[in-house]
Amino acid sequence: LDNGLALKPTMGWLHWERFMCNTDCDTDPDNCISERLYMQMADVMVKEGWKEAGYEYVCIDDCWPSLQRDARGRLQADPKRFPGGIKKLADYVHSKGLKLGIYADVGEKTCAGYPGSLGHYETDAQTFADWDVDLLKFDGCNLKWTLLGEGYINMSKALNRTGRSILYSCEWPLYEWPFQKPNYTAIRETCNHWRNFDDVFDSWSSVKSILDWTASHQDTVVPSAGPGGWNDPDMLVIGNFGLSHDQQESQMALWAIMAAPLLMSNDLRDICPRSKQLLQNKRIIEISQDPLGRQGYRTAKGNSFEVWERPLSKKRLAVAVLNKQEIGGPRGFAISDVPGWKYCDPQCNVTLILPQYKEMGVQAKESKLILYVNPSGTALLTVTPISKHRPHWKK
Ligand SMILES: OC[C@@H]1[C@H](O)[C@H](O)[C@@H](O)CN1C(=S)Nc1ccc(F)cc1
Repeated sequence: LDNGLALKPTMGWLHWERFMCNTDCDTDPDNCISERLYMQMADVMVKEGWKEAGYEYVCIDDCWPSLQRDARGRLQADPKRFPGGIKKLADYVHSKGLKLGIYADVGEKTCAGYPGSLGHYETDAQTFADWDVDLLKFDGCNLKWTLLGEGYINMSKALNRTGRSILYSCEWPLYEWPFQKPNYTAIRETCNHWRNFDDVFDSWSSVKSILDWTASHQDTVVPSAGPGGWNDPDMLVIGNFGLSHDQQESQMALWAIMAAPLLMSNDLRDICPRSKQLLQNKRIIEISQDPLGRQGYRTAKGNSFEVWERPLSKKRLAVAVLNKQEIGGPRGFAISDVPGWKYCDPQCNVTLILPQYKEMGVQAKESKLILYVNPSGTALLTVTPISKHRPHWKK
């Protein structure tokens, strides 16, 4: 969507996978969907280096509204859980130098049964703009699939007409795929990023299913990605309970290769240091935010290895080698078997980023360098061809 936003994949925090629809603030005040949760996350994001690392949007998902619209037909936050209201919460988040995201649905009701926006697109867009909201996640539940395109496009226009810059995160293709192949040109024109596939869960099998779907549809979805519009493989679940550290490294590496929005869903108030270090790894974030804005894709699969590659600015290449075997120990993968290694002619500079940072120096085309990858882990590296021609600026 050409609204000047999401020129790089969006970075931030989104409540759903970790906090879901927990509205019981009486018995679970620290984890229920309430203004306190986002204020505390905003505080931590500033205090613990998340904002500095690039994580900017604090996002509310489903279950925030009251079950009734107000007398003027506007959505309103649940008064018990959001006593200050959304505008005040936005002001607080802005006072921390962060941005606030909110959630609505194209149909009659949201997926969790709260008021949907069907018949209220203009009103809801204007309400969010009046509250100084900076991002809208627009879900696709409870609407006849034939009305999805019209709904997503009408909300896009309504947001634009408010005159406020509001990043527009869609789920249009996700809800259309079961019926027909989506039109990615229309989707890119309408949204700043779009969910294509099932919700992520806190498990390696869920992350694998998202990677498998993306690889098997890469010819369709990869070309549509670029500054202003990205494929959204759903939230980062790093820092929760279901992924081993190797699997957390795999999700971080592959989301960077896929130029995916980096929207964490975890408890930043209580996260293990290794996960925090991984999520704030500057070299991985640099790959994710690369200005060339090209999405990477799977270039090889075999012997229970997968190779994913992403072209980067300044003729560099990011490479991820994923070990799909879930038995045995670390396995070696010859760097010369990376399809993109053919550009290392006559040589390349190689920087290993995961599982640890190590400058591998200049490697010749015939390099015998072996990358060791743990089961369900990933080796992530950047490769910079050193061409034989003298750079034009040197005598
Ligand atoms: O209710 C909101 C929740 C999150 O926003 C997800 O990111 C959205 O993809 C939708 N969503 C959920 S749980 N959707 C959903 C997932 C499974 C299902 F059987 C019915 C609805």
